[in-house]
Amino acid sequence: MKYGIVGATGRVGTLLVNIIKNSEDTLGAVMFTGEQTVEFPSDTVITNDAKTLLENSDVVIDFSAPVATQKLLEAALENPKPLVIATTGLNDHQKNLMIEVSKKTPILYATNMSLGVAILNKLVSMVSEKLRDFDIEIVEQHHRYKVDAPSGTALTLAESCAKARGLDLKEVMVTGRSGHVGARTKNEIGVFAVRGGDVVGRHTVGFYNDGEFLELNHTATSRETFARGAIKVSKWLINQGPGLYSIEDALNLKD
Ligand SMILES: NC(=O)C1=CN([C@@H]2O[C@H](COP(=O)(O)OP(=O)(O)OC[C@H]3O[C@@H](n4cnc5c(N)ncnc54)[C@H](OP(=O)(O)O)[C@@H]3O)[C@@H](O)[C@H]2O)C=CC1
Ligand SMILES: O=C(O)C1=N[C@H](C(=O)O)C[C@H](O)C1
Repeated sequence: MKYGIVGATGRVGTLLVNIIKNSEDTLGAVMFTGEQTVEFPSDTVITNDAKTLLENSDVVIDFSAPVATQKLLEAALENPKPLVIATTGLNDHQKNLMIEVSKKTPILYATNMSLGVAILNKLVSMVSEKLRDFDIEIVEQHHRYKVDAPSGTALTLAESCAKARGLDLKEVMVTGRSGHVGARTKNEIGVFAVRGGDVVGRHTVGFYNDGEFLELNHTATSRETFARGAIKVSKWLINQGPGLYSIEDALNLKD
């Protein structure tokens, strides 16, 4: 299979390139805008143009930035190819574009490519529904270089918690508290970001009540987890028809 990688010089992209270089698959094309800091096989097409990337790939994996994801999606409207999108911090326009493109080609969008977080997401949904009276607070921790907050994973986890209680996340999410904010309201879902050092990714979803609390935590200790997860789901995705898929679909975790 011929891979296209958007963000091939990034923290995760570099790992993807190395995994593909050491596999039976081929690196068809890579896309980034800045300096080339990674060595690519001599026959890999190096470009900052999404159309060229798509033309030289059987499947594209995207770990980049929202603006690059948007360029990829715009080009995919005319040149549809299976897309695995891992970039976080997408706005509503970019998410809608993804839905549009998924009518022409299979797209898998996951804010976290690890199996552990896919399971955590199912667990928090179940706990949120069963422990309805418990206050939910989510804390995510990431390295000092992360540019979006809260993390895509934290937002996905918060969405699952809200959905399980029939709540609209936009109405109940609280991302900061400072000053005389008053007592916590019943339906609030707190989502807080910590940034520092080289933390790969840590998410804790806490359910707090009088007399007891339950905290569910996932810690990623290596970015290879995300890179290998993306390769795994891409092999599943290329055999699917057009549609927008989740990591639960690819890992067969749906009830
Ligand atoms: N879903 C998941 O499991 C995971 C998702 N992520 C997400 O993936 C994304 C990338 O993370 P990370 O690797 O740490 O980030 P980096 O900043 O290390 O890498 C970003 C990459 O994207 C490229 N890029 C940035 N802007 C553009 C552009 N306009 N056009 C083309 N390429 C561009 C950069 O190259 P250049 O600057 O040269 O253009 C670089 O290669 C983030 O959104 C992060 O949250 C990260 C880990 C796991
Ligand atoms: O930027 C990162 O590093 C990560 N981003 C993803 C997110 O925003 O949830 C996934 C992972 O936690 C690492």
